[in-house]
Amino acid sequence: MTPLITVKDLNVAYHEKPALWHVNMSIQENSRTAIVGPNGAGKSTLIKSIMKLIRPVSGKIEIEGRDARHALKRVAYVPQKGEVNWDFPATVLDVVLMGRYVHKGWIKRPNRKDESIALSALETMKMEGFRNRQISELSGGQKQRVFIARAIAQDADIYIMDEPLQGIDITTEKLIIDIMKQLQQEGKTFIVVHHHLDTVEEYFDHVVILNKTVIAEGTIGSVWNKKNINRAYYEMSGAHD
Ligand SMILES: Nc1ncnc2c1ncn2[C@@H]1O[C@H](COP(=O)(O)OP(=O)(O)OP(=O)(O)O)[C@@H](O)[C@H]1O
Repeated sequence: MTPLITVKDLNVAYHEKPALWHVNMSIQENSRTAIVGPNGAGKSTLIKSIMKLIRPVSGKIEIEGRDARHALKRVAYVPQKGEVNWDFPATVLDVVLMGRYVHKGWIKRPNRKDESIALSALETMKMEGFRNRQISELSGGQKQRVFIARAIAQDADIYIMDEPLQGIDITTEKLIIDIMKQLQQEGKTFIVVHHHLDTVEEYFDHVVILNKTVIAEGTIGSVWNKKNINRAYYEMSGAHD
């Protein structure tokens, strides 16, 4: 099967300190792929590189065989909660409508159709009752739901999410997983940075185990085992110092 996303010999450094080296991996279309690895393993760096938010030292990232830059409209990105400035004045609906701008450009105002798509995304995330609330007034889990609603409103094919389950309650966690499985059935692909090793098997069908470089990648059945987990989390500890 031809992969949807291919990462070829990616090397990334911050201030000349390597963060990722010789990363070669692929993401299968229509998969739910977890990116796992210890703190500092480069998981966020990897997905930011796919999103072209970071310029690598070398390497290539392709979506369907072409430079990823050409396909970024098809990708919805949900950043880590801590990386978002939540103090900006915007209602919940305004934030979800931002997902529509990739289809319109920044100049055109959203129309009724965009609004109805945004409201339906809020309904999916069970947040329609908060549409007129200021985003800054929401709890962490509610903000996360709104950001996922924004991604749904974008109607992307590929969802890249950085620790979406971090610091949220079990109800929101189950909701996000249910939506992910539902959207997968509609043909979408998910790439999710995930920290809880005990739920990898239940939530995902593919995994990339990372510690500065790829330790293992593939289906859960083929690579999610003690040997690979130990290599990434214990044998390679200190690799990121
Ligand atoms: N903007 C930056 N400037 C300098 N160094 C950075 C920057 N962002 C990340 N790093 C370093 O790069 C390495 C990889 O960081 P990254 O955030 O990608 O790891 P991660 O696997 O997502 O970690 P965590 O699980 O803790 O979120 C770390 O050593 C980190 O300190």
